[in-house]
Formats: sequence, structure tokens, C-alpha cells
Amino acid sequence: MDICRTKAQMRRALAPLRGGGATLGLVPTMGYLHDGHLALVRSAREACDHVAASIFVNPTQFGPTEDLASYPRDAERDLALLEAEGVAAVFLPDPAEMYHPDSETVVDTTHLSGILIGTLRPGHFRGVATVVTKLFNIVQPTHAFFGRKDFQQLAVIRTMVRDLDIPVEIVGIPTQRAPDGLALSSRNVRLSPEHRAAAPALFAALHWAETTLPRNPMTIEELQAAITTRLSGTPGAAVQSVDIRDADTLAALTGPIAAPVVILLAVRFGDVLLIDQRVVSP
Ligand SMILES: Nc1ncnc2c1ncn2[C@@H]1O[C@H](COP(=O)(O)OP(=O)(O)OP(=O)(O)O)[C@@H](O)[C@H]1O
Ligand SMILES: CC(C)(CO)[C@@H](O)C(=O)[O-]
Ligand code: BAL
Repeated sequence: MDICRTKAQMRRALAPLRGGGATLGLVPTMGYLHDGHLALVRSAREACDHVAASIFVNPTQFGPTEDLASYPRDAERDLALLEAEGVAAVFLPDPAEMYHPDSETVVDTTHLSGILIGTLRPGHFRGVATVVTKLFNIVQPTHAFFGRKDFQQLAVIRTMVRDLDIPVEIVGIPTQRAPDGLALSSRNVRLSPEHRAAAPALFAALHWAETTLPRNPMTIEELQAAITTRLSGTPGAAVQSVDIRDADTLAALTGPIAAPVVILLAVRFGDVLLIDQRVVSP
């Protein structure tokens, strides 16, 4: 496995893997890998001839009061995991390698970036769209793999690829969970034992909605209120948002639920923001 700290090294490592119709899958990550990331890598291995991964805690997607400095990191362990999964090359730049000191160009999905998580994390999706565009340009993958856990991020990336005619196929992978239902996330290690014990409440609320809705027709407003009440009773949980949106466009909805909708949850436990989502049908 080639470990590349510069763009030039990455381009050199990938050059022999291109051509002859070979497919190259990219798995972008911020490191501190868990089985959710490895599920993306395994899907990429199944779909593509070669797999590249990136590990970069991207400063431009963190707000000034967010957890950039305390974001968990363990590059050595990450590299061993990626090597064991048969990854051909890993891109591991530092911020100075990634961003020109006079960098001024950004990529932004002007509507999608500003709604939902975009209101909790202003500027976040512009940072994501910009760094993912840069990764696509550096790696030039035929396919790229993202988790559906970050549902809005996936929508932002699909929109950006559509609007800018970026020649890459985006693949969304189902959320991998701990046995108690908590969605795997690098930030889970920062939960206190009490908060970790309470955190499966997000999964429980989604599961409740998924099983209740087909038997018990509800309006958007009733479902949103029921989920908010369930989450608010969870010890230590500060509910940030419960949104129920069109599963394809993320457009706001009102009234009776007649088609599949996505439930998007954001809940803070201490200073850790957890998100989860589920598409449910009436
Ligand atoms: N539980 C999961 N199942 C499937 N994919 C996941 C899961 N968690 C993260 N991913 C995906 O892995 C990729 C890299 O995500 P990232 O490195 O930010 O990990 P994370 O665990 O989501 O960390 P964070 O705590 O920052 O949310 C993204 O495409 C993300 O959607
Ligand atoms: C896609 C991504 C690697 C861009 O920094 C990040 O947002 C993530 O890990 O989901
Ligand atoms: N998984 C999304 C990256 C972030 O939270 O910044």
C-alpha cells in the first residue's frame, strides 16, 4: 500500500492503476476508522478494480467553536486497517499540502448547504464540497463511496457532481451500527459512559417510527412531535433538530405522510453532536 503525504506522490502512486478501463474507487475519510468506514472500503473493493482512501481532518468544514483540535486521530492504526483491506494507496496530506496559502476558491451547493445541519454548522457543507472536489481532482476516481449516515452530506455531494459534471459515480452505503443500535461514528469515543448508554435513543426513535408509521398513519407534524418527545426524555440529550423531509430532495413537507420520507436527527450529548437518519414509508 502506498502511503502518500503529497498530491504529487498520490498522482504517481495511482498512475499505474489507470487505463485499460480499470475502475478506481475512492473512500474519503477523516480517519479514526471504524467498521462503518471499513464497510465503505469493502463495497469499493467489490465494485472497483482498485481502491484508494484518504485520511484528512479537513479544517475548512469545522466552525471556529467546533471540535477540530479534539477530533480523534490514530494514523498508524488506520493505515494498518486499510492495508489489511487491500487498499492500494492512501492520501494523508497535512492542511498546508492540501490548501494553497492564498486559496480563495470554494464549491458550494447554495441551497442545500444552508438548510438542516447547515443551520447548526454554518459553512460546514461548503468546506465538505470544496475538499471533496479537491480529492476528486487529485485522485480522479471512477467511483466514490460515502455513508448514508451523513445523509445531507451525500445529497450535497450528489448535487455538486450533477451540477459541475464531475465524472465520478457516487455510491451511498447503509449505516453500520453497534449491537445496541448506535450508529458507528469516530466521535462516539468522546461520549461519557452515561451519554454512551443513552445514545441508542436515536436509533430507538427511528426504529419506533419505522414500525409505527405503516400501522398508524400520521401527519408530518404528529410524527415530528412524537419523535421529539421520545428523544427529549433521554437523559443527557439536548435535541438539536428533528426533521422529516422528502427523501429525494430534502424539501420540507407538511400534512399527511403519503410517500417515503427521511427522518433526520441531530442530538447533542455534552459537546458531542450525534446524527442519525432513516427513510420510512407510510
Ligand atoms: N456508521 C457508519 N456507517 C457507514 N458509513 C459511515 C458510518 N460512519 C461514517 N461513515 C462514512 O464514512 C465516511 C467518513 O466519515 P468520517 O470520517 O467523518 O467518520 P464519522 O465516524 O462519520 O465521523 P464523525 O464523528 O466525524 O461523524 C463518510 O462517508 C461517512 O458517511
Ligand atoms: C467526506 C469527508 C471526508 C470530507 O472531509 C468528511 O466530511 C467525512 O468524513 O464525512
Ligand atoms: N462525517 C461528517 C464530517 C464532520 O462531521 O465534520
